[in-house]
Amino acid sequence: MFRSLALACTRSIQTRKLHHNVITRPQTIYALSTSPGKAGVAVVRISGNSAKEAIQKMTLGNITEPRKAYFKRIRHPNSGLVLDRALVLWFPGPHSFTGEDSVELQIHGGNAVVKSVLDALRDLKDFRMAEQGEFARRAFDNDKLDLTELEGLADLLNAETEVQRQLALRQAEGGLRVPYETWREKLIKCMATTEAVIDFGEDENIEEGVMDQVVLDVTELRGLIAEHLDDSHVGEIVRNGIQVAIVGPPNAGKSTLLNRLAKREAAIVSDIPGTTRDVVEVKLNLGGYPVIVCDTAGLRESTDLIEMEGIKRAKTRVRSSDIKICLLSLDKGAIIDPIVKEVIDNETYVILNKEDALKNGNSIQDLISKVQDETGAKKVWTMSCKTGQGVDKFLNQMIDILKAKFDSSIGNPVLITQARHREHLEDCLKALDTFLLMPDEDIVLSAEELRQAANALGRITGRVDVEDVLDVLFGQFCIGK
Ligand SMILES: Nc1nc2c(ncn2[C@@H]2O[C@H](COP(=O)(O)OP(=O)(O)OP(=O)(O)O)[C@@H](O)[C@H]2O)c(=O)[nH]1
Ligand SMILES: [K+]
Ligand SMILES: [Mg+2]
Repeated sequence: MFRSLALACTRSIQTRKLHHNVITRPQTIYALSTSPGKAGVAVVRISGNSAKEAIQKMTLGNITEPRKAYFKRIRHPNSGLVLDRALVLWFPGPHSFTGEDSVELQIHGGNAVVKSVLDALRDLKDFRMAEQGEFARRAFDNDKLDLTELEGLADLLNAETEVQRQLALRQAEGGLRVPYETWREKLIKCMATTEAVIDFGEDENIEEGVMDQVVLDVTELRGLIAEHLDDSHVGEIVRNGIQVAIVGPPNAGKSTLLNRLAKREAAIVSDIPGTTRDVVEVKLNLGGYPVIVCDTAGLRESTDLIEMEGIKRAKTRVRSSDIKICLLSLDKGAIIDPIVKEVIDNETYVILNKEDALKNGNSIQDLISKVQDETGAKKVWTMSCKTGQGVDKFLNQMIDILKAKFDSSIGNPVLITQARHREHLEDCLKALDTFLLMPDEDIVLSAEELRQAANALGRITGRVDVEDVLDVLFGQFCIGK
């Protein structure tokens, strides 16, 4: 009775495996897993059926216990020439990263040593250098990791800040796989019950009210997924970097501020208004948060075609940014032109720059109050980008703002980190909603909606149709991972 369901599920998994076997031969692969270049230690990984045999040849049969570090002479498998002395670890499959028999060599990290060991491995029958991400790919094909865990692993290798590291590690450890698989299993059970009612509906073997239970389960699941989707995109924002846009009138000192934050001359600064045209981005690590600060063209009415394009880009960038900072100049009395006012709201933070050039007679406190009244800004800082005065205070308070904005959500153990996840979850939700609206007599169509919903979840974890995602993903790994 569950034939159609079972077939649908196994077919997609088989397609995946078949496709994979055609493109890569079942060989033993090896690679330098640490960065190339002189180092204290270099790690060479070997994975595949011949891994154990090869390492026995290269150590004269001395490796007997799995997962134990042996300090051995490494020899060329044919000539017997000693290449290095190394730590050798043997991981018999399936208890290895790839799920295959694997060996790890911790050799001396000299260029000639590494080359001699890699050359020796190349001389072995059925051995070849691994392709980019091939160890990870084998781990996926052997069901050691699902797609979300692989993505987590790729993110972990790319993580540049503490918060990104935490997020990636959680995902690599199954933070998303576990709930998504639990939800998918629940849906498959609901589907099985529905199929049973379709096949044996008239039969007295089917209890009364089983479909009521299915509706209850689906309703509960729908609630969980809707709640999960209602996350203000925090995981995606942190994974990709928090976009902070600096806007304001020309010559306010936006590019000067960007350069000060970047600690380099990232953008051109001049006393000519309208200097910046393109959006200039700088990546920062603010208290563990990945931040992408963008400097933009000064906003003013202009007839210069290139400047107009720059202003258009500035406005677009401000609209899509997560945090907006409006920079005004105190030497101009912190005037806010209509064109600037247009892009700011009460979520925008304000910096009053050029405190060093404040005209005598102007009270800073009065100017702050004026700006606060005009913009409704939550926070107004004063600083001098030229002397650096006030910049550290601003940065420290910015970290507090980031913490307040993201910390509680980051603590959520199940966080969507990619648009891909969101898309499939939305598809799943849509199918569940359609299911819940269907009249009882449309039970065959109802079963189909459940199948669509389960498949949508399966696409996130990689159980269904994911070849295209895999190709992109493995491109992010280096050789040796
Ligand atoms: N006195 C003083 N001058 C500053 C300060 N910050 C920037 N300037 C000067 O103001 C002028 C304009 O600075 P920019 O950083 O190019 O200004 P901008 O806002 O990027 O200008 P556009 O790109 O034209 O929109 C330059 O001559 C800077 O040296 C400051 O804190 N005090
Ligand atoms: K300028
Ligand atoms: Mg500029």
